[in-house]
Amino acid sequence: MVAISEPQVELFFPKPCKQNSKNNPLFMPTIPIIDLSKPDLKHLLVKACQEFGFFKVINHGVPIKCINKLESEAIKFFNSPLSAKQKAGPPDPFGYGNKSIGQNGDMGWVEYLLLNPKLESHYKNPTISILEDKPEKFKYTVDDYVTSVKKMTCAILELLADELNLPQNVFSNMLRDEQSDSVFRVNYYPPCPLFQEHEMKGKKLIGFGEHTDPQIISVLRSNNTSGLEILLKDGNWMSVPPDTNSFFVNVGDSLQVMTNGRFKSVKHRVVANSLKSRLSMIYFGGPPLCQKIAPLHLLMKRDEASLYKEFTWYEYKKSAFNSRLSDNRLCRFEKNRNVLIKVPSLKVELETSN
Ligand SMILES: C=C1C[C@]23C[C@@]1(O)CC[C@H]2[C@@]12CC[C@H](O)[C@@](C)(C(=O)O1)[C@H]2[C@@H]3C(=O)O
Ligand SMILES: O=C(O)CCC(=O)C(=O)O
Ligand SMILES: [Fe+2]
Repeated sequence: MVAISEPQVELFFPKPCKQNSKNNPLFMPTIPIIDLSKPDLKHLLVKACQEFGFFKVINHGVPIKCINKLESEAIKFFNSPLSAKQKAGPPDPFGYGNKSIGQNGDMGWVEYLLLNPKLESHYKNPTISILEDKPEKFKYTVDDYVTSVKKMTCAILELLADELNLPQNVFSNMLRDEQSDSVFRVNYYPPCPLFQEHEMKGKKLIGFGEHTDPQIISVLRSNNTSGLEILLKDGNWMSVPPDTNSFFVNVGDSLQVMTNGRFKSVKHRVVANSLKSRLSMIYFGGPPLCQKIAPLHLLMKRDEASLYKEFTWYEYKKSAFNSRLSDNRLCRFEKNRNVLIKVPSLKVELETSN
């Protein structure tokens, strides 16, 4: 008899839905859809970043051939023997990872590849050598995909900047910079043999725990398996229906800061919710390490207070990579944060010094 071992990842009971949302379809928000082939989309883009920090992109211009090619190469990798995959791990920070996410004890029902999207860097990546027959092929497949997705991402950032009356390249230049600290990630969520058993008990299995992305912007494409959820303003989690023909974009912490909180870095997570595997490919557009991140003066209204201290991306990244997945990473960089100290029968409000 073969014993299937219990996955050592977090199981959680879903919280009951709050009113006004899942229980009433009239109040159910829909994910904004941005059609990149249409004129006059800038206003919708800004609205999506303000209200959701998340949107779906259609008519994106990324060739389907290049998406499918990378997806099939990635599947080939994740279907190879564990011992072979482990040759490309553990991630330091790039490479193959299995269940363990980051360096601080987070776990998920996920395998992944973290890659440095800088073109020449793949030569040094051990992942390449385990895609034995034609290692060069994998490198070019990743390069083609990242080049094309980055182009679309920069176009989106330029439309956003335009609508905010900022210099058009203010955000996109940070990604185009040779020193841009972007990351490319492929996540593979294997089917969970114990899924149905847990579901019957009302439990869900965490694929990738709730978090915000620290960079400027993240662009995700997945296969046809659901699992991605975003946290809505009303505190309810909303499942994002997969769409293989679209990309899903979310605002990162750095863009929230540069827009002084106008754009929201959305909390999201992945739940293992199917007997099918999920494969997602995510480009995280990050600035150079030395880039100063602070609310942009050009955006601030007269008398508008800056909500965040200035920091470099290096400082933020260092702090983020020392945090747990679900931590609020931005609060250390907020200005005038009010700290509530609760003393029995007395509430004292203190203001932190900056
Ligand atoms: C637990 C962690 C994993 C993470 C680094 C961190 O300490 C906190 C942020 C995490 C995250 C989320 C978005 C991306 O997937 C990621 C690569 C990133 O830049 O920040 C991961 C980090 C990771 O997996 O190493
Ligand atoms: O795999 C997914 O669908 C999302 C994962 C994610 O949010 C991340 O890797 O930061
Ligand atoms: Fe994420």
